[in-house]
Amino acid sequence: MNQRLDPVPGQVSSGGVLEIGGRDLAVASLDAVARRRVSVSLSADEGFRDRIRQGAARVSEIIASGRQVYGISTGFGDSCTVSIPADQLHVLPLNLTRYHGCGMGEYLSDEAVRATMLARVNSLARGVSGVRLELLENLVRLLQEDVLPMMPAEGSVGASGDLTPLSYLAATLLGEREVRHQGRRRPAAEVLAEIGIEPLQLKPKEGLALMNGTAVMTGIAGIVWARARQLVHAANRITAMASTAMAGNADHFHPELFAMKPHPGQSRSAAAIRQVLPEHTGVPGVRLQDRYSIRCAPHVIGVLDDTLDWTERWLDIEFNSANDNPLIDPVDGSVYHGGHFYGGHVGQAMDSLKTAIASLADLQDRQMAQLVDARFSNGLPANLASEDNPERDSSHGLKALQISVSAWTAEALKLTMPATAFSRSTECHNQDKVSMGTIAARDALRVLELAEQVCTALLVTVSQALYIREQRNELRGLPATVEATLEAVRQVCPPVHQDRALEMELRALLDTLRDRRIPLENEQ
Ligand SMILES: N[C@@H](Cc1ccc(O)cc1)C(=O)O
Repeated sequence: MNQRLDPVPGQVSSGGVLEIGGRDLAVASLDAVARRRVSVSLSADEGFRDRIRQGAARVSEIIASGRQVYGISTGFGDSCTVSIPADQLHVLPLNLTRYHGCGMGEYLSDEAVRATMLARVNSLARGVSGVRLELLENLVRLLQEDVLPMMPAEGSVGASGDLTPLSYLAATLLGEREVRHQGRRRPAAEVLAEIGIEPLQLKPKEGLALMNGTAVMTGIAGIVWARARQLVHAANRITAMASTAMAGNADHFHPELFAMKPHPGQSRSAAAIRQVLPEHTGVPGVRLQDRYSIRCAPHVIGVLDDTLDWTERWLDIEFNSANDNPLIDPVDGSVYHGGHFYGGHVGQAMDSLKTAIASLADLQDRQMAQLVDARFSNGLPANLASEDNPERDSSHGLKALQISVSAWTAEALKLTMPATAFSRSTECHNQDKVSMGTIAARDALRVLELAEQVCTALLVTVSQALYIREQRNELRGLPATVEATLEAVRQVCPPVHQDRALEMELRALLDTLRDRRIPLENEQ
């Protein structure tokens, strides 16, 4: 495992195991677990385990005392006024999981489900949700064995927790509904039996604890966050390569200039671009000031970079929080009734991040528009069609790729409508204000996927533009870091001499980008 590429600072053992329980985990670990770059274990620390045991014991005490506690001895949501008779307490959590089994739409991806599972275990491991240690152990086993609930993506308002999708996680622990395991969709009961996990019978509070939180949106948010970080590096490198190919003005990225308007991410972007611009390429520049998509690139990329900074802090808190209700102090038994299932911070973070990611795609779309248009590219051929091609007049180079980029960009921009603005009153007006954070997170993931496609196309485009300069012997002084980027891109998608169908190469390059196998970061 490459620590630099999967930054989970100090949290992963040398064997690549992330320990859950007793301490905060980094947001980046959601993506690392989602991609199976690390495996997970539950802390063996006795202090941690005792705290969990004590929490579960508090729930038993509450029941024995006959005290009214929401969701333990009452109905759910607006039905909190209904007192549940003692002989029905044990069916209450089971019913909760079952009546929420009404999700629809596509199923969440394996990656999103793994991240969701990690987010839920980590929250329950705070020790204030009153679940048994066995429940945590079984959840961790499911992650270890990669037994993934078939979890429909739609049906959460993101404020009574991700109740409906998380009911599918609960159902798996019970041996109900279906899972994906080793690429096959199968009954949960069958897979549990195969790997030797005894189905749980939920105790009071455990159904609510599993479902009444923000794990789905937080898991997806962690994936979006980590992959968007990679897009920042790619955008900086692509901007430098585009500027080099069009003989842009390096002064636009001068450190003194950025000291005069020091948004941190913007300055980082300018520095990353300038660091890899050649002293002079041999092509004379023609404009004192480049067009905005080059000159203002740090001002666009920097917004994403800075948004990633504050959203990391918010997601960190959410991921390591007890997002559940009610919460039970395992030490003194106090019960706190509140609304920590509310995903407002994740929703706002995702709505903001998706806007910044789509804006980055738009920047790259404009950069491509310059590179393929002979009127704007300082001497590059139309469509970047290769010049050492005898059938040159009949070839159209990257023309269609640009059209695709325009389509992907439009689709990404279209999805930037803020989901959090669509709160509606539901559940008999008990949930009369909700976050829609899960929709925001799903939108953000889709925007990210489209932006990754745009970014992949731009890598091909700048590689082609620089190739044409190389062929003309117009390129000197490319730094080794840029050469390394070019080499990685060209291994998967070599320069285009004659028109060819690029789809498979683009798909392979997209995977390479997502797997962080393209060197994009400057030497520190
Ligand atoms: N999130 C609600 C609980 C709830 C659970 C299930 C429901 O169907 C509705 C509401 C609360 O804690 O108040």
